[in-house]
Parts: sequence; C-alpha cells; structure tokens
Amino acid sequence: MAVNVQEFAQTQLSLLASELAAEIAESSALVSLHSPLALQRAGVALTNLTISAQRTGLGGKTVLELGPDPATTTSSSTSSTSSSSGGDLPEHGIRAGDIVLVAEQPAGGGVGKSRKGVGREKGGEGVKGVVTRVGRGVLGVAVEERDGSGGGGGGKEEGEGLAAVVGEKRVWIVKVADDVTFRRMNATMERLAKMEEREYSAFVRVLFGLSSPSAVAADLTRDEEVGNIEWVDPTLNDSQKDAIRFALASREIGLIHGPPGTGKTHTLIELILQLLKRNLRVLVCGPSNISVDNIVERLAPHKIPLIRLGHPARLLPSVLNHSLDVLTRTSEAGAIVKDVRAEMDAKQASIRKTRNGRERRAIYADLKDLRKEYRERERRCVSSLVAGSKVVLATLHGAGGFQLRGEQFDVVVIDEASQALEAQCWVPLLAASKAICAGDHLQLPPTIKSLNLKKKSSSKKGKDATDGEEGAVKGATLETTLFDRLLKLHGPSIKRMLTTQYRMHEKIMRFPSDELYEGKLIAANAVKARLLKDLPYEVDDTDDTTEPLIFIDTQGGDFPEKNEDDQDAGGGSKKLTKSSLYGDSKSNEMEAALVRQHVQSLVDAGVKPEDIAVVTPYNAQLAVLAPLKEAFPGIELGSVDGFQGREKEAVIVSLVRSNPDGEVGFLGEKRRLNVAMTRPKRSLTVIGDSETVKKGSKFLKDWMDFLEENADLRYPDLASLTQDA
Ligand SMILES: Nc1ncnc2c1ncn2[C@@H]1O[C@H](COP(=O)(O)OP(=O)(O)OP(=O)(O)O)[C@@H](O)[C@H]1O
Repeated sequence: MAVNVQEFAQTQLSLLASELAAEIAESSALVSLHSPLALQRAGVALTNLTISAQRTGLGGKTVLELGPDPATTTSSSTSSTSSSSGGDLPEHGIRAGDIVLVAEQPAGGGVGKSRKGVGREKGGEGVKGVVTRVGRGVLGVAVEERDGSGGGGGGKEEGEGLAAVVGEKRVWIVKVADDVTFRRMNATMERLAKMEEREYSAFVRVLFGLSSPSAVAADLTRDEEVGNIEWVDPTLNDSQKDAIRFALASREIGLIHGPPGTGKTHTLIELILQLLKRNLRVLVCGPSNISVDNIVERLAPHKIPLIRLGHPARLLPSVLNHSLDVLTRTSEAGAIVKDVRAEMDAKQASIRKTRNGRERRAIYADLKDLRKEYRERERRCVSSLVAGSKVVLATLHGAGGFQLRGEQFDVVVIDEASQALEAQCWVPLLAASKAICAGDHLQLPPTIKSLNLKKKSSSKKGKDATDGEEGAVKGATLETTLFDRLLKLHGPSIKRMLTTQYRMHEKIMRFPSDELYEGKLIAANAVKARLLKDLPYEVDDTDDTTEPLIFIDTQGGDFPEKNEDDQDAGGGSKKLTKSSLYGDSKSNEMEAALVRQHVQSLVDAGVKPEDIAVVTPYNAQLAVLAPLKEAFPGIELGSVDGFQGREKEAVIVSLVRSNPDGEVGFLGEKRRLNVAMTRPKRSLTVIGDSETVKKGSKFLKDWMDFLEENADLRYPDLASLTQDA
C-alpha cells in the first residue's frame, strides 16, 4: 500500500487550498455580513479606538497601543483625569496571540449604523497584526512584517498608514483567519512534491510505505541498548517505560498512543531527556502553542539548554525566558541587536512630532534601513542561538520559520499528533531522520472547515457549525491524520499504548476502556475510588457526591430539543446574525434546567463551582447554559471539542438530542463521545434522552445500555423542574 509521494503532496495542496478558502470565506462572511458594532457585540471586534502610542517590540516589530477614543466614550471614567486614558474597553473576546486586522474607521462615526465592515469595503486596507497585550483600557498589537503576503494587501510599509494617524483618526480591529499556518503547510507540500525519488531518506520512505520500518525486538527489556535505562523519573509505570524504550529503539518512526489521562506528556518529557542523554538533537512540536508551552514548562526544571520559537505574545509568561525572541535581546549574542533597536525607537517617537509629510517620509526611509540592519543582525544572533541548543521547541507550523531554515534534527517529537493536520506535521518532519508521535486517534481529530461547507451545502439539516464530522467525504481528506495513516499503513507494531490512567474513577473509565481501548486501561490506585466527598475540602455525603456515575434519563418526549433555525424562522436579519455567529445548532432548555438543578445540588453539598464543568456538543446549548456562569461563578462551560485535553473533578454532559426520529447528528461520532465521557475525575453525570440517543449508533446504544445497568439511574421530576423555572 505504498503511497505515491507526489500524488500525496498534490492532493494535500488541493485540499489545503479549499480549506483555506473555507476559512477565509467564513471569516470574511462574518465581517461583511455584520456591522462592526455587531461584531463587537459578538466579541470579535473593537471599534472607536485610537492609536495612543507605538514602539519597537520584540523581534523589531512595531507595536501599536490602542485605546478607546476619549471622544466617544461617554460614561465610565468621566472623572478620570489621569493620562490620555479613554476609559475601559468594552467587553470583548480578543486575546493575546489573536490575529487581527487594524483598519481605519471612516470619518463621521458611521460604524454603529453601517451594516458593512468598513475596512473590507475598501479592499481590505489596514494592517494585520498579533495582539500582544490586553489591558482594561489598552490593547497592544504588533503589526505584521511585510514579507510574505501579510500587511492586508495594502502595499504600504508596515504600520505606515496607521502610524500616520497616531492620536488622530479612529481605527477598529477585527479578528481574522490566521493564514500563516497555511502558507507554511503549502510550502512544505510543495517541497515534498518537487522531491525526486532518489532524494527520499529512509525515513521518508517508511512514512510513505516505500519501505518497512526497521524491526524492533519484541522484548526490549533485554535489549542491549535500551534494556538498562537510567530513568530520570523511576516512578514511571511499566507501559510508559515500555513506550520510551520502544521510542528510543525505533529507527524511523514510533507512535505513542496515550488514552485520556495516561501521562502522555509525562512520558514525552522522560523521552526527551533520554534522547538528550544520548546526545541527540531534538525538535519538539505540537499543533498549538499551549501544547508546546506545556512541554517547555515541564522540561525547564531539568536545566537543559532549550529554545522556544514563536511570537512572544503567544507564549505563556512562564515560558518567555526560553523564547528565542527574548533571548535575542537578553543573551550576550543579543547585545549587537540592541543598539539598532534603540535607534529605531527614537525614530518611531520622532514620527509623532513631525507633521511635515516630506520629513515623515524621510523618517520612514530611515526606519526601513534600520529594520533591514536589525533583521540582519538578528538573523546572525538567532542562528548562533539555535545552533547552540540541543532542544528546540515550536508549534508545527512554527518549525517552518526562517529560524530553522537548513537545520536538521536527529529526532522530531510531535505531541498531540492526532490533533494535527498531516501537512502540518510535515513542516518539522522534513528536518528529521526519525519521528516519535504521541496522540490518541480515538479522540477528536483537528477541526476541518471545508468539510463543514460541503456538509452545509449538501444537507439542509441543521448541524453544529463549528465542529465537523458528519458527511465526511470518503477518500483523501484532511481529516486523515498522520497518526491514522501510519497506523493503517504499518499496523499496530509501530505503536505502544500507555495503559495506566491517572484521572478517572474506575467506574467512569470502564465504558471507554472496554469499548475503545480493548479493555486495557487500568485506573491508578490513587484515582480508582476517588469520590467528590473525598475532595480535599469539606464536602457532604449525598447521593450526588458518593456516586461517580449518574445518568439522568429524560426519555418520554417531555424534554424536546430545539433547532436554532426554528426559533428564527422568518426572522430576517436576526436569523442571519444568529446562524453565522453561533452556528445552526441544537439546544434543549429543559435539559439545561436539569443541569442547573444538578449543579445546585453539588454546590449545596459543598463542591466548589470551579471544580465543576458542564460540557455539551452543541454551541446553542452553551448559549442556553450561559446564565449558569453568573449563578455559579467559577463554573466552566464548554463544548466537547473545546474541552479536549482538559479535566475536572465533576463533569456534567448535556447530550441535548431528543426527537421522535432518533436523529442524533454529530453526536454519533464515537470520538466526540469519548472526549465527553473521559473529562471527569470523580463524577460524571450524563443528561440525555436514552430513547432518542439509542437509535443513533451501536456505540450510543451500548453506552445507554451500559449507563442503564451501571449508573445511578434517575428520572427527572417534571413538576419540581417547572417550579424551579
Ligand atoms: N507514572 C506516573 N505516576 C504517577 N502519576 C503519573 C504518572 N504518569 C503520569 N502521571 C500523572 O497523570 C496526570 C496526567 O499526566 P499528563 O499531564 O502527562 O497527561 P497527558 O497524558 O498528557 O494528558 P492527556 O493525554 O489526558 O491529555 C498528571 O497529573 C501526571 O502527574
């Protein structure tokens, strides 16, 4: 079943093109269909801002400081006389690390009334940037450099158009799709497509099935090389040690299969340390910044020289000390960059003082030269830092930056590989001669937007808009991850599974273990009998705190689901707003009332709201549940997809679906259910209509049967519920 590499790369390129198109369509539909004010209300935009300052940030980037325009902020801080503060920003969902477009707002403040996105009308003028800082009254945005296709297509020098309006004109910002990832994936696939067969390394050959992986002894405990390892952490369990031995012994590829709570990252840390002991050069990647930072934080105490690539705005504060950008400033090698930076800052400041157009242009020309000089010096500094470090950590697409151009690694370690697009994995893989991938292909794969589009246009039924699974096109899809493909290509001999889990009560673990993990999961002693009543603070013994598995069955038709579409039928523009900002989704108000009742009873028993999470597959249900956040400050509400990788002491799962036809939509996806049911440590409460849900799939039927047999089964008291409401 060898794969033709060129065909593979070409297919990926065309799939990626439609994926990017889908993402851009979604993001620009949002901007063009909604007024900036509506976007602001939805938390993705901020209007009426002024640029209060600009300075040179890390990496020589221009950082704009944006605040509310004092002229348009009415109430709030009228008494405040301090500085140039325009008061607080309105509530918004823009976070450090988000990519935003900063665009001029048209004069006359028509933004509130206009339906159309202003910046977009003028052909996307404005500059793109990364949010570096979010304060109550100020927002920092590092505007993007102009190489590549950044800069919003305006063709101006970065920040120029906006810098000219410091303190003068108003601007607005809106979150936009991040196309850097796509550019990196494309470049990688193009490289792969161009490779001649004779250029394929043994590693590449194995990854495409042109050769078989080198054999690894069945019993590695007796192996000469890896049989006798001096463990940094001797308390690793046997399956973890076995996986590490296997990863060290494999020549080309090894998969570490880590079911929920089995210490996948823990295992990778030991593996990385062992690779270093063997004097190997290692590149560690994950699909998200948080997945990478997680590893940096856990490696750092071991005092090994490590470097984290990535925009400082997107890194955890605790990781910044290892950030390449920061090291460029603070290390000895960085000293040569410093002077240029100071000069740039002085120039930047002088822009504000001059009103003469010609003088300004001259300053911009100087800045341009300085920036060039800066980049050159920085590049030299970066390559000396990178060359000197044994471990480099970056996101998968971050590994495609200029900093690693031409660098080779002995081993590439990829965490959460089953949540990454394969093309994304290839960004670092092209720099490797061996790879270790950790993940769990039985949890959710990465979200694919182009799938959703196909699905939406081919089906009138309302499905959740943010998460796509149903209607997956057969054949080549982006959804097939590297992890999946390699397993299929070479079979289970290229993987080792971690089997002891440190999260769930044994009863919570039972069903996913038996149905998905061949019954191999073992609950660690420390967790297997833990109940809510044993929490390290005072919790009463009640029916809810002494039982790890509860099923509240709403069968009978009294708890019907609601389609977001129904509610807005004929509602004109309102429908438009709802469906594109929140998705065609399902909700179930009665079920939400049950959730509330259950949370109340847990809290009454003493369980802290911050130890409780409610998860549901449907965004519309999240909206219905939102008032819980006010009633129980600290409680977490999340979509199943968004909660992957997380855990909580008590988790309530609201299944939502209840209809006479047994329609379960994308709830039918096993991997989504797996994620939902494996988040809790001490208490899982499932709320759903067993009658409807059972009809969805064999897996769902088995689950409902299991819950009926094994959970504390409850039927809601309709009277008490309506009273509560
Ligand atoms: N050998 C071990 N002995 C004791 N505790 C362990 C061991 N291995 C892992 N753990 C604990 O298990 C928990 C989960 O480990 P880790 O954070 O590595 O999870 P993970 O597998 O990456 O998470 P998941 O795969 O669920 O997303 C941690 O609290 C960790 O300390």
